[in-house]
Amino acid sequence: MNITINDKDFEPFIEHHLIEKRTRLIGIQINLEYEKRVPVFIGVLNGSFMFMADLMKEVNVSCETTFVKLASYHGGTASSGNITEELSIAMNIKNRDIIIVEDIIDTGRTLSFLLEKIKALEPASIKIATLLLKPDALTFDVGEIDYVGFEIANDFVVGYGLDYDGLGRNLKDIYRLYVG
Ligand SMILES: O=P(O)(O)OC[C@H]1O[C@H](OP(=O)(O)OP(=O)(O)O)[C@H](O)[C@@H]1O
Ligand SMILES: Nc1nc2[nH]cnc2c(=O)[nH]1
Repeated sequence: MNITINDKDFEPFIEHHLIEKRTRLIGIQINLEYEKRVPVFIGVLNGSFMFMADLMKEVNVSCETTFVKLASYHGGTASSGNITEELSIAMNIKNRDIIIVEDIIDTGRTLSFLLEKIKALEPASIKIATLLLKPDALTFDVGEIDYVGFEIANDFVVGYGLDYDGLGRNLKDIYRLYVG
């Protein structure tokens, strides 16, 4: 069933059970690859909070978690172009194995900004986990994206952490903009 958020309609796109299934598989992959390490998961607020929470429940290697808050999209469905760091990484990550957790990689602007910041802190390694990836929208160089939930077309999506005008983050499923 379609939903309305403020002035826009959205149609069902990715159901929660499919998100769960993909998240479980990414967790299994991480468990295998980090068996003998203690990675630090860095969730990118706000959007990643749901994926981060569900992914962490699938990870059974010893690990730490922290968050960073960046913002590039304000009040709408288009990028403002500017990135601000509203909350910086509150731990020493030198020589640590980092896994960045994103809800979505669209143009890659946010991630390329964050990668520069994190590299400067001299971690041992950096990998990237994102629930959604828009390959056709990617214009910034972000290197390899190691764990991808779903590759999607260049449509605006909401739900499961992702917002439209601050709303819709609490939706269990993911919806996409309905164009009629
Ligand atoms: O690849 P990009 O084009 O940079 O887009 C992806 C970013 O946009 C969203 O964050 P946003 O800045 O909207 O903040 P939010 O997580 O608080 O919603 C999303 O959570 C990613 O971090
Ligand atoms: N909510 C939302 N935020 C985004 N940030 C970058 N792309 C998107 C998108 O499709 N939806």
